[in-house]
Amino acid sequence: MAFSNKSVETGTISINSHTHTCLLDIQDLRVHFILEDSAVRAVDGVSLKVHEGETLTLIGESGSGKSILGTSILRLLPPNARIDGKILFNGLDLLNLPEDDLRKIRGRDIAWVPQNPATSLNPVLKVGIQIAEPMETHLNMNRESALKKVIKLLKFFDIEPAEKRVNEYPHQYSGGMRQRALVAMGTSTKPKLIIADEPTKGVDASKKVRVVELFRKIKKNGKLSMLVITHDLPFARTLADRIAVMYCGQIVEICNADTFFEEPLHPYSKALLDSLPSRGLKPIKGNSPSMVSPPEGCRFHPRCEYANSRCRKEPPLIELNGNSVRCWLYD
Ligand SMILES: Nc1ncnc2c1ncn2[C@@H]1O[C@H](COP(=O)(O)OP(=O)(O)OP(=O)(O)O)[C@@H](O)[C@H]1O
Ligand code: NI
Repeated sequence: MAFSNKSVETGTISINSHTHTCLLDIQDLRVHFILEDSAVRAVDGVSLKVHEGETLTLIGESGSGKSILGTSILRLLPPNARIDGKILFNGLDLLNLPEDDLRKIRGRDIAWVPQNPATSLNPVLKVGIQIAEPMETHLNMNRESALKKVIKLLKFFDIEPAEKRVNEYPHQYSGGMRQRALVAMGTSTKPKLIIADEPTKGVDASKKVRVVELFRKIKKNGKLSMLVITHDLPFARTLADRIAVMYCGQIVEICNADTFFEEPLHPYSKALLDSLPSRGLKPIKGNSPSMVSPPEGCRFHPRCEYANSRCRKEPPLIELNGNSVRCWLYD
């Protein structure tokens, strides 16, 4: 395997030959959970940009900090979380915004599609009314016109017969329908950014195609940006413009999706791809690292077959810009 320097690009990026500006700019984000005599460093120095019209997919094994990174953007974190760094959305400093202003952004400009559709809908309210609510709150629509729009959305998301489904309760929906209803709710106000956590989780293989189609459909429908958290690498591949790989609270590689699946750079990315059934189902050696006292140097070094003495001592704090990798082997 040859390791070479990758070119570095900055500022704007190019998608479909248009240049897009940065919509979400996360700078040196840290989310630590303070326990009695220790701290869980769930997110530990993440910098990440999402550009207008771009879909960025966040991948990495369980517990690496993906969901915590996602929830920190809208400040939906558990109360024992301590958060540091900067999150700029369209230039607005989200972490310092008064709660009232943030509430306006939640649901209107940034939609959060949570991981668990079973617990995210209110069981005693009709689904139609729940989908209508953000439009009434954020777009000043009255109930009647919001519900008309809901029926259109249900049709778009293939929740049929829409005229009947609009008056049903969550338990009358299948799991897949509930998932799509949440996405419908998230997209109803035409947000600029959607953050979705594991949208294919618990969806069986035969229905997964529909979730994939759904997201591709939303993506085609405007200059919406998406940050999609997933374990599902084939899903990431069909959807993403760029891939960010998270390991032990940090981003270790950011790369254009096509390039990533052809030629992953970080040894962890390679291991992750080699663990796919289509590539031999080779499990990643060793155990997930502790987030209370992560390994010194490169956090992946105890599991890395290429690690040298520098990797064991010095953390590779190489700045990630464009296609790049945080690994001493490329220094
Ligand atoms: N309230 C909390 N208090 C302490 N630690 C927490 C809390 N919530 C999450 N963590 C820890 O933060 C780390 C990151 O969790 P996170 O849910 O972001 O992982 P993830 O990458 O989304 O994993 P998965 O793919 O399984 O969803 C984990 O080690 C988790 O145990
Ligand atoms: Ni998660």
